[in-house]
Amino acid sequence: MSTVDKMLIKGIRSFDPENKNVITFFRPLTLIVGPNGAGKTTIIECLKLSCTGELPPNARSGHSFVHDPKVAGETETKGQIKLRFKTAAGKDVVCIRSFQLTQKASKMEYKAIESVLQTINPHTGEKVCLSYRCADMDREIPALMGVSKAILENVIFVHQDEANWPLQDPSTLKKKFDDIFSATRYTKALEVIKKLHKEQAQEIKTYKLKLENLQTLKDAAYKLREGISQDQEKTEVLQGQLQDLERNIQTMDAKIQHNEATLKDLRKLEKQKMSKTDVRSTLYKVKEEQHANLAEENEDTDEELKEWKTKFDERIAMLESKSSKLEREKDDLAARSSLLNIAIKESIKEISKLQTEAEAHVSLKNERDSLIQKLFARHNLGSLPSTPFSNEVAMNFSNRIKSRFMDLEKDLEEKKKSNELKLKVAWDRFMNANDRWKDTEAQKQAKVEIKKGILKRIEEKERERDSYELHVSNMNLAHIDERDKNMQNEIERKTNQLAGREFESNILQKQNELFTVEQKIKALSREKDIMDADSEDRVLLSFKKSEVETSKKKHKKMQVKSLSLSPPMALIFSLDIMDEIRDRVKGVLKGRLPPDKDLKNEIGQALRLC
Ligand SMILES: Nc1ncnc2c1ncn2[C@@H]1O[C@H](COP(=O)(O)OP(=O)(O)OP(=O)(O)O)[C@@H](O)[C@H]1O
Repeated sequence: MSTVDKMLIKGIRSFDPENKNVITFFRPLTLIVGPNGAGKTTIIECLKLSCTGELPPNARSGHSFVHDPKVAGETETKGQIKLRFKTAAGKDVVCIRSFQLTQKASKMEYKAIESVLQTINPHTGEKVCLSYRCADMDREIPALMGVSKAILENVIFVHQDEANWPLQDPSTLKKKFDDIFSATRYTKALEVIKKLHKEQAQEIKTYKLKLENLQTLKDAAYKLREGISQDQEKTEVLQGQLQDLERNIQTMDAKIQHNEATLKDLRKLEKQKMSKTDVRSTLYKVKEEQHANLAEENEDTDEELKEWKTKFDERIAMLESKSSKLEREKDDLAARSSLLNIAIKESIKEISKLQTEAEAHVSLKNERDSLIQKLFARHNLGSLPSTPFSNEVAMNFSNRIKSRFMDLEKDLEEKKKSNELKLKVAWDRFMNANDRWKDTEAQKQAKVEIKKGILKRIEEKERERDSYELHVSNMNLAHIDERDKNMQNEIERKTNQLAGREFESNILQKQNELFTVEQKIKALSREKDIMDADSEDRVLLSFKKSEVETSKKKHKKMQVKSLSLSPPMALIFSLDIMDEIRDRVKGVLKGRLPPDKDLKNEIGQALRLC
């Protein structure tokens, strides 16, 4: 379990920015008691801010959270909260958050200036920084404490102004519970899934509509194709019929021509017959006349008459044979004429039949042309010449329509395939989403179960707490009363002590003390000046010493050279001189020989005294 050990508050709300206010928390319980405005709420606010980074609800974006610069009589106040806690793993962690409130010309400026999260190395005691970023800290501290941010905010360090959230409207309550039980992301996921589900259902709907549309198009295309093939069949049949009719017309024309020729012959023969009949009647008349004339006396001889009669009989016989021949011809012609009349009637019938068929053919052709026009217009196949179309042109257009329908059919097939694929993908996605949704639903159910368990446990714990509180209140009432009495006695004693104290004399005494301290400071600063001068002199002396040393060395060399003595002898000589000088110095300093570094000073002081 994570525990809060210590908290330092400086410059927050009524807490002074100059003093460090440290609160040590006790285990298992720390009670914070104080009069109104003492800062109890501020302590809870500081705990919450340290752990979650959340400002309290009435902080006006931090302006009223940091100690007011006007109250402090400054233009800028700095606030700091330092919290030391043990993580769930028992590790010591320190969280420091600093703020600044500056009074600008017309407004206040709030700034979170510094924040740091440190752990303490248990072996070396060194502080190790974990994070400097507020956002990371806000995330890391609840994790280190092993408690969610929502529980810290809404349950553990809940602000008194927000403590009534369990009584708020159901939606806020749900949101809070969702936050507390970390169900928000599941709710969000569920919302996203629902949205996705809706979108996919919409997509499927549109695809279905498209599919239906394509199906109707396909049906129309099939119908059109059937219509075209039927039309083509009809056209072919009609063309066959047309050819037959044309052939019939040709034969009929030939027959008519033949009949006309026969009719002409017949008329000719009729005319001939008429003229022959005329001839016959004139001959008959002549015969009659001649017969009548027979009454007249014929002066011809009997032989002549007989001859004439035989001639006449011969002629009559010839004419009769001619007449019978003509009669036969006439009968033949009448028979032929009746046959021809029948043939003409049949031909006329055939012609009228062919004419109706030709009319039907023309109307079919018109129908075909209008169908071609419609199809061209519907499928944008280009411009058309004016109707009626010739057979070749119609054939050409039919082929174009056919190829267009082939293309359409191909497109349809492709679209069908792609739609089937899309439908399959959409269906897969839908199934996946459905599976995911089911999983999430199962997870949600599990979470709900967990939540129920936790709520049950909270209720149990609350009941336990209530019973403990009752127990504690029963147990400690007498003890607390006694402590209360003692505290009151102590307060009285302290008040009496305060009343007994002489503040004026105390202030005077303190002023005197202050004066002496100032005097001491002055003396010390003088001493410091002297010491500074001394140190300068010491530096000079060391220079001089080194100079003396070099001069000594030079001197020794010169002495050695000038006296032409061996070097060991010259050294003995110079040591003797040094001893002599030392003796003289001892004499001047009354038998004392100070250390080398103070030598010059001492000599200078002695000379000044002399
Ligand atoms: N920005 C600020 N600067 C200086 N003092 C402030 C500021 N904001 C609030 N205060 C003072 O801090 C104190 C608020 O303390 P707090 O609300 O923590 O007290 P409390 O002990 O919880 O009181 P109560 O028992 O009434 O809830 C008040 O006296 C208020 O005047």
